[in-house]
Amino acid sequence: MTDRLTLIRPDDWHLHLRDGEVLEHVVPATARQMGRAIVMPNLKPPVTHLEQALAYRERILAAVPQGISFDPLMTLYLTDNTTADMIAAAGASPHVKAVKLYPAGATTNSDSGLTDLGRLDDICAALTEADMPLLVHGEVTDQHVDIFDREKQFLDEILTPLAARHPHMKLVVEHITTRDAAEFVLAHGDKVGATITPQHLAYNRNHMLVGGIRPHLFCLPILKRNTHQQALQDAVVSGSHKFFLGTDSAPHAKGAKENACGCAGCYSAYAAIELYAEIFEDLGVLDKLEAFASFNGADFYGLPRNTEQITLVRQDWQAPLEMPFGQDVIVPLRAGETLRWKLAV
Ligand SMILES: NC(=O)N[C@@H](CC(=O)O)C(=O)O
Ligand SMILES: [Zn+2]
Ligand SMILES: [Zn+2]
Repeated sequence: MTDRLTLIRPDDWHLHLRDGEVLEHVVPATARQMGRAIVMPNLKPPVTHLEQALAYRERILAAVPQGISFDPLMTLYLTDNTTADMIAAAGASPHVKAVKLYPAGATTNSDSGLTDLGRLDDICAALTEADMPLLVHGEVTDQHVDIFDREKQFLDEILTPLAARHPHMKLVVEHITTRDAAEFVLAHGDKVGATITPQHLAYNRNHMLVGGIRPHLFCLPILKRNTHQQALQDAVVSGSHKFFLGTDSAPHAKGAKENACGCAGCYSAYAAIELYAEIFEDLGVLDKLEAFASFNGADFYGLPRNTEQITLVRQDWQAPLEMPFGQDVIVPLRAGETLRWKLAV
């Protein structure tokens, strides 16, 4: 049995860091593990312009502990007012790497998202020109569509035709949750990839709902039935280079989660690589962790792979019950449970 695992430093290709005083708590958690992270733009107000993205990046860098090198890769939030010129300007910056599509109302802070998906073609043409990927929260928002069907319907109605019309655009289906999404990614060429979160690999909706409702497992897209979880596990077991690490670590204060109308999002950044290591080991594919965590995403984005290494050691430790989050506290994924791998410092 392996007791030490050395890998090239991983990257997180889907991360929420929020803003303001909480940065001092969430940025170090990621920076000590990851070389880079694709930072989501769903702040209030959203990050829609290059200048905002660069200013946000400076605030993040100010929270990186001394002696650690961490490169936040920024994204622009696509709104009804995004223009091809804004995308070209962002594409010319070394610090902005993608544009994020939130259908209006689909998830946390998505009110400013695109209402008219008909505008997407111009946007996609500009992205193709800039060789920047479109990152997608892939759920329809129609009130009459069941929450468990929203990802599949988005793939069928929006993404399949969009990918066909823009075959040269890079497209990342973020935080995939269904067999349909895994199949969609595999059915397309190398321009289409997907991020997979630890929670969607480790859990299905029974974990969230049987025996009591567990608000800290509530995220969007919502956990699906176990056959979908299995399909995501099969995707990583296959070793396909089209799937890569994206935690979707999305911190919300404890009170906002343990609430009559709780927020969506799981906080996993504090132990991201450890959580994935445990899952990959349980699936019998620890040898496939490094490509998933450290190679596939960089290759997809056309960025150099990291060269530093990190080491994980087999060591039981207890995940904290709560962690500081500005003036507040946050309950992390797996709070109070024993984790099996630990990042060596
Ligand atoms: N995943 C979530 O449940 N929440 C994310 C938003 C998102 O990634 O959809 C958040 O910002 O809180
Ligand atoms: Zn999302
Ligand atoms: Zn997210």
